[in-house]
Amino acid sequence: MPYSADLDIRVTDSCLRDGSHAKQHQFTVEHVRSIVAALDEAGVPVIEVTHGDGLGGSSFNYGFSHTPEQELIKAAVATARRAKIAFLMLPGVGVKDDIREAADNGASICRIATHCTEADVSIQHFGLARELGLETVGFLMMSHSQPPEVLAEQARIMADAGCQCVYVVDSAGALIMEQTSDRIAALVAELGDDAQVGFHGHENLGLGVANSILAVRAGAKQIDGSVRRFGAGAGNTPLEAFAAVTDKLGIRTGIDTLKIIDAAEDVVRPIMDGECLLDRLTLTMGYAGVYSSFLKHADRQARKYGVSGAEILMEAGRRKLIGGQEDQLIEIAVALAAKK
Ligand SMILES: CC[C@H](O)CC(=O)C(=O)O
Ligand SMILES: [Mn+2]
Repeated sequence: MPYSADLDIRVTDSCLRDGSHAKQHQFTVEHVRSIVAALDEAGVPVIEVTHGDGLGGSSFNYGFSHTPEQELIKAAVATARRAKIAFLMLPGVGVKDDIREAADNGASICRIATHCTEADVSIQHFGLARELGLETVGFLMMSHSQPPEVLAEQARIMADAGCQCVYVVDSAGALIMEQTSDRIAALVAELGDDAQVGFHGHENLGLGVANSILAVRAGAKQIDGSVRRFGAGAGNTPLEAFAAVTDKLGIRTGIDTLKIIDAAEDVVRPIMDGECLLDRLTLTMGYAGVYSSFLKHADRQARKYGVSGAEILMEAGRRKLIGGQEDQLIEIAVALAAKK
């Protein structure tokens, strides 16, 4: 469902959700108001706002939020003049009542994320979201870890459950060029007119913009990014760069490139604790295929046990850890410390 018939693709900015990982979930109502106002003014059609790990993510395991996410969603809805407000939920981290509350608070797009082989856990949540009149998006997380045909089967499960756009989610920033377009093409072929296909990139190998363009060329109609790359790991596809590149390629997004460049520098950067960098740890995540949201957890354990963060991540990649297994990073760090 692109924003309007004049546009080729619809863009969602995730900095107030994926950036929550980088901000260690410390967003305030003021941060939300200023970022939403700036993105809305720049013509970003969808803005995602939630704890980094989705509804219900504020917890000992994932990190407690500064401000309850439903308050942040309310502030976003009250601020946006044109943009729709989306939220993310992972079945089991959040529950159905969280979806109801977000809908009552005015959010209009429900994005449900599962590991890319576990789409069946989302069925009842898509059903509820559609009953509530929400637009629906499905996230197949860690999509680098499965071949196109497996992802297509999982996408079919989501679409049959009521999902209107299934995303290939490169949670580890590990997909390289044709690995992205092959996956998108497989979903497009499987879903046909039943649902759109989207792409959510991370910058851990520096390929967010390139992969997103290849995704569009393979038929993706929805693309995620985050202004100033404000997201987990090395961050998401930088939306201001994506806007500039799409402009030059004649792909219509409805975003005003100069305004979003200003928003990145003047509004979003001052709210970030630091830039989302392509450095030793984040590059290792892309190289080893590790979930971007593990960055802060791995770094914390490396410091605590005096071991190498990169070695923790390489072992996490070998074990093929998925979201929810953050506690294994502690075990890996303890084992590395014992070896020293
Ligand atoms: C914990 C949810 C996760 O951050 C979703 C996402 O953005 C991804 O998998 O990349
Ligand atoms: Mn992400």
